[in-house]
Amino acid sequence: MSMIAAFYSGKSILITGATGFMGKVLMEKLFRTSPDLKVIYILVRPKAGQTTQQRVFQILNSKLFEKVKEVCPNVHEKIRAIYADLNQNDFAISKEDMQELLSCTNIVFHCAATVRFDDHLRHAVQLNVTATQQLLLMASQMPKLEAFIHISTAFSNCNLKHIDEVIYPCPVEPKKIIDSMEWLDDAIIDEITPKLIGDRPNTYTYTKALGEMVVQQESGNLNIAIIRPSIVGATWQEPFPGWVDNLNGPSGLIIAAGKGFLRAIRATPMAVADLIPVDTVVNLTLAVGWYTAVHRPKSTLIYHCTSGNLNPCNWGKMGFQVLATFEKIPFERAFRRPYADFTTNTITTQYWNAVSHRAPAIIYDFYLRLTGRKPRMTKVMNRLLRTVSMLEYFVNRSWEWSTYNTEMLMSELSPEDQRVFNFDVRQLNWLEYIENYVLGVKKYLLKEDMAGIPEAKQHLKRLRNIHYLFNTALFLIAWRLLIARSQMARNVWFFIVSFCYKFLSYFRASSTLKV
Ligand SMILES: CCCCCCCCCCCCCCCCCCCC(=O)SCCNC(=O)CCNC(=O)[C@H](O)C(C)(C)COP(=O)(O)OP(=O)(O)OC[C@H]1O[C@@H](n2cnc3c(N)ncnc32)[C@H](O)[C@@H]1OP(=O)(O)O
Ligand SMILES: NC(=O)C1=CN([C@@H]2O[C@H](COP(=O)(O)OP(=O)(O)OC[C@H]3O[C@@H](n4cnc5c(N)ncnc54)[C@H](OP(=O)(O)O)[C@@H]3O)[C@@H](O)[C@H]2O)C=CC1
Repeated sequence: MSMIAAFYSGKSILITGATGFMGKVLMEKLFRTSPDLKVIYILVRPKAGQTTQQRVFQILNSKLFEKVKEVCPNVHEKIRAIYADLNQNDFAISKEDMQELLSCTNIVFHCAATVRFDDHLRHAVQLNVTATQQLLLMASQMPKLEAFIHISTAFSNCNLKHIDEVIYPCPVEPKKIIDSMEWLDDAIIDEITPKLIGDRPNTYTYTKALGEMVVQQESGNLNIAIIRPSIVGATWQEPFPGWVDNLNGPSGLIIAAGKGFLRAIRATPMAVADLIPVDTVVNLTLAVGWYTAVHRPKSTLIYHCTSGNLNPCNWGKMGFQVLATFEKIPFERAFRRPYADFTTNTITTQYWNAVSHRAPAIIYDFYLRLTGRKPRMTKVMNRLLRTVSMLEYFVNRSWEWSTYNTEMLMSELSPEDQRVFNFDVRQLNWLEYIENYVLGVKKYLLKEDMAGIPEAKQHLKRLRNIHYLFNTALFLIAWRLLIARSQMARNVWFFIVSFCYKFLSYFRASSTLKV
């Protein structure tokens, strides 16, 4: 019997960010392994024309939850969606709902965040810092609370090379930042943002670091733990391999590469690609929830959920395997044939951006215009290159995260829990994982049918022929122009032609003699 699964039975659990990538996998695993849990409260806002109830209905009826329905047929009754907006005071939760949350909650998993790298500092602070502070305030009024688990990121201290499982202070106190966001206008915030984030690359990593400081400062008597995952990718094993539902991290770039839009990137092939499957993060999170509640460690423990120090993979190997998978399972209607060039040189990157990205987009837009359609590829390409430039920081550096707490926790688990809540990344086979990841992107993100693979392969063959034709035409035009202008080029050309002619004559004569 799994002790962790038994621990969650009968519990009332509050999850923020349950509609997000990690939140959904967390809920799924909880329902599947502890179908006897009492209730999961989720804080949800209406979005994209859907009410909170419609959003929950959609999640529960998705492929991800198919297995849950077998073990927990009354899952609809065990999930309680509470209208909430983490950007509002008291999260805009009604008095009755708030009362129920405060009096019943046993465990809190705080996953909600803005993960956008380019978010305005005011918004990023609101969600990643102020909302965390408010949630802690709520938690301090929960008499039955056993553990509060805060999800941060391994990159909250990406300005350091070696990162321990400790909280590193930021120069300006989070409370001062929160206060100043209330009265400073946008223009001034824009001006001071680079100074505040310092040597971090974006507002996301900075505000997640501030969020950790808030957790430390406001922890009071609460039983708190912080989890720091690195780059969260598709599921490794559970509920099935390769599940992913958003474009964050590598997923968007896998699409861009598979569809032939992205063919080169400024990345260091030997840099560690610290990916971690989302189900691994969720297993660790649930184990931490159990450990924090049952063992009540004296201080706030931080757990690094990373792969680099236990089972490293590098970007070169990852890119190679992604490309190898495209050969077997190509994406449909690619713009160009998939290709990946990793370069560390800025000038080479600019060259590839011009030749491999912008020029084909301009040519395609020209073709669209000629055929009476609206040009769009240049715009798509510009957006993609902007996205890539924001991710570049993470693919050109390696970090070392110590994992003592995570390894300690692993040794505390029973063999059954180590199996059911497996977060041992040493068992991960990268080549298999990446292949499943690419397949998952095709199935769950692009919603492409496997039956379309032969046609996709045919399409790539056509693209290859167009590529050869285009290159030959380009060469001939360039050569023709050169010959017209240079005597030297003409001499070289006549020399090559006469050499080929002589070679062919010799070859024909010798084969005639043999006959
Ligand atoms: C050369 C061949 C390569 C072979 C492939 C090998 C794989 C290499 C993978 C390398 C990946 C490196 C990833 C590092 C990530 C580090 C993560 C740090 C960990 C964390 O804690 S944070 C969680 C992760 N967060 C993110 O990833 C958020 C990143 N996204 C953003 O911040 C914003 O979306 C962005 C990039 C600023 C764009 O903003 P904006 O221009 O306003 O646009 P939208 O968000 O509305 O989206 C516009 C358009 O772009 C598409 N999109 C969005 N995100 C991505 C993405 N990551 N990759 C590709 N495309 C993306 C989105 O769908 C929209 O498309 P439309 O068609 O609708 O216009
Ligand atoms: N993905 C990754 O690579 C990594 C993620 N992390 C951390 O993991 C956690 C989860 O990330 P992930 O699942 O990927 O992120 P997602 O962007 O997929 O999910 C974010 C969640 O936060 C919710 N949320 C955002 N704003 C509000 C708001 N104003 N009110 C209510 N809810 C809101 C979203 O709700 P809605 O659906 O309504 O938008 C969504 O449920 C975050 O704390 C992140 O920092 C850490 C390392 C890497």
